[in-house]
Amino acid sequence: MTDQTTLQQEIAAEQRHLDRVYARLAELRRSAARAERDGYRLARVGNFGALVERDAMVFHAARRRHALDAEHEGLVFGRLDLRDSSVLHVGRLGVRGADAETLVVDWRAPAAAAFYRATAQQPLGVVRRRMIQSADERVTRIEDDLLDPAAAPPGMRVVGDGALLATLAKATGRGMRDIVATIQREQDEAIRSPGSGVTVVSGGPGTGKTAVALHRAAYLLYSDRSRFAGGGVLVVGPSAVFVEYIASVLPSLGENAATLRSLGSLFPGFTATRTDPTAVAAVKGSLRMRRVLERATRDAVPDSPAELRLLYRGELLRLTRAELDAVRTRALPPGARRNEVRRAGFDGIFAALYAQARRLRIGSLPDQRSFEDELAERTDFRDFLKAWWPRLHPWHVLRWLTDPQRLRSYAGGILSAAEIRLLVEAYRTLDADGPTIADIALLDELDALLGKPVRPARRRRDPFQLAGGVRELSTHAERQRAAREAARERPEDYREYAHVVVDEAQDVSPMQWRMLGRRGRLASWTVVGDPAQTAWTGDPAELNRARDKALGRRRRHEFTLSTNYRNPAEIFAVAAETIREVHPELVLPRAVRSTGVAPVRRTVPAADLADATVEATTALLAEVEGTVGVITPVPRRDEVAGWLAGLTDARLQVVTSLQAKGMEYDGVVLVAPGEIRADSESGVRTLYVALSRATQRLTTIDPR
Ligand SMILES: Nc1ncnc2c1ncn2[C@@H]1O[C@H](COP(=O)(O)OP(=O)(O)OP(=O)(O)O)[C@@H](O)[C@H]1O
Repeated sequence: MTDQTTLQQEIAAEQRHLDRVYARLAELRRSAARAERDGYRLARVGNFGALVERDAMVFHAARRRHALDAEHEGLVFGRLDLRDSSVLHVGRLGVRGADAETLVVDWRAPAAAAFYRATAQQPLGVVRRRMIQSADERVTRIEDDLLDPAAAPPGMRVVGDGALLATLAKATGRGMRDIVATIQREQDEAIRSPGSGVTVVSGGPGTGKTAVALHRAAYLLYSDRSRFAGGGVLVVGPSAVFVEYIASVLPSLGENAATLRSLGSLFPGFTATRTDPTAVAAVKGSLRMRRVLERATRDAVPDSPAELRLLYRGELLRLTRAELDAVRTRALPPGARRNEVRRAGFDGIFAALYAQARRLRIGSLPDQRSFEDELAERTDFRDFLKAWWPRLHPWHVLRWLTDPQRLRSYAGGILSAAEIRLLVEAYRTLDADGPTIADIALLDELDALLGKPVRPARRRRDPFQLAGGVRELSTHAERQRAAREAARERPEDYREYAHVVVDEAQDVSPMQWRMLGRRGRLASWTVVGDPAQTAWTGDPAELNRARDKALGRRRRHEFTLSTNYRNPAEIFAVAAETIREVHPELVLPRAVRSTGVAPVRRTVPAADLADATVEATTALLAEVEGTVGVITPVPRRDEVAGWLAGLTDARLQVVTSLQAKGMEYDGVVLVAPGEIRADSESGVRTLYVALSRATQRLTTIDPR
């Protein structure tokens, strides 16, 4: 226990520094505002060069001001006292004084690395590391680690007792929080790994993989802004619920140049949130689906004209279904994309009709070119062509799979009879329910197979663009919006990302890896996941193949995280016991925190499940300060949400065991864990995920 006077004196010393920083910040804000004004004045000179310069000045000033505003709260959170007696303050943003002296070092800068990496075994020149907490420009708390006692100057004071654990015990807000102030050494190494190649981060539940991935995105954007902000950073998570959970972290890290997407929203125009049963997802995710879809893209369009009949100069020209099919097949050699070779199909029709007209010895038959021109003028003929070989959208072709006969003919010899039955059943409801998350990768594959219909590129008009390519930035609000929308300005199916971050990578299917690979051909990658949490029950070798293909031959940098920061030891013990049943050899992370409260396990008569769930949820809402997640087997989600409809607490969320991936709640009520376990071969792993979501309390309720 630190004596109060010492503590107050140390806090006062930090407050003096903080006051200096905020005073300087106010000055910088004023000068940014001045730069903007001067920029506008420059424009009055009127020539093009001045406009460009004005644009750059205004834009940079606006960005700087935006950053100063966004990072205001908790700006300084660390201090290093080094062996050479120098002192560094570490914060969310770099700040220099009027004489260019460093007041705050940006957390992403190389000089700040020691703040995260120094340990008593390897102090890296750090004598004392101090964490500083503040609120509204007031220092509220400090915590020290004395890393190199032998080098401590006389009179150096050390206060506090562990900021990390204090942070971990705090209630979870609705979204994930940034961890800049408490990043741990092994995490920091992954965050600062080189921006090239593939960084693979693995580790058990709660080890901070998601936190690392997001901080890495912010780090890369800082360390090589022109490369990563220019090309863009894509962050992909498993579900919409998850993406919503992490969405606020990057802005809190001062980054809005990243695009966040779920696997269900990567294909333009669709946002899928439905999941398939595990066995169906395994079929839809298999690489064999590519061959099934390829067959579909070569088939006749449903309800297209069975034959072509044309009256030409008094004679009937006729192409039968078999002849039409032959023309289509010839025009679609292996590898050809249907939307791109439409012209070849039309040429085939012209050629077949002209040959027939010649055979019929039609009087005054013109040359083939004039014959084609004549036909092309006729509405009935044009209508036929459009119906016979329309431009196909991937969604059209996916819908063909709802016809069991077609599906069987495409999948025959590729999928097993049992797999085909599963798909027939699954696609029965496609029209009514829309695509599932797994279907989105199939749409993307179909898009690649069909090729782009030749259509004029439609770029959204940039509202800030003036003639001559100069960006017009007018009001402050518009400038802020422009900065936020910079990421979103990319076309919807943009594919040239400089970096792709894949979270919960263990659940990305082979077909989904193909979808990601198409967006990261030019990218370096960060891939984070935990194989023990996967719900994938398909062929593991196929999965590895698809993943390796997407990531290419880029150099791999591998990191393993070993501490569970989320779960108290009491809760993680239950999760660990479950996963050990199937993977006894697994090295599990160590949970660092303890609450002294054991999880509650209840078994109730099936008829009482609803009441017991309401009761347990109500109790947890009263017990914890933050969020409560009710996790259900997939088929029970709506039923359980119905039971809880009376509890109108914004802290409550009802999710399926699959939506729970990556999520975190202070209290968790797990409904029918036995059903989750029995769901499929991967049931135990999914249950392991569900059991490791809580930061404070866990109640499981099994119906008898
Ligand atoms: N260094 C840290 N300081 C403070 N909190 C941390 C730290 N590292 C991780 N956490 C917290 O631990 C929790 C778990 O982190 P995160 O969700 O990133 O883990 P994960 O490895 O992705 O977990 P899972 O695989 O179970 O989804 C989060 O609340 C995160 O903020």
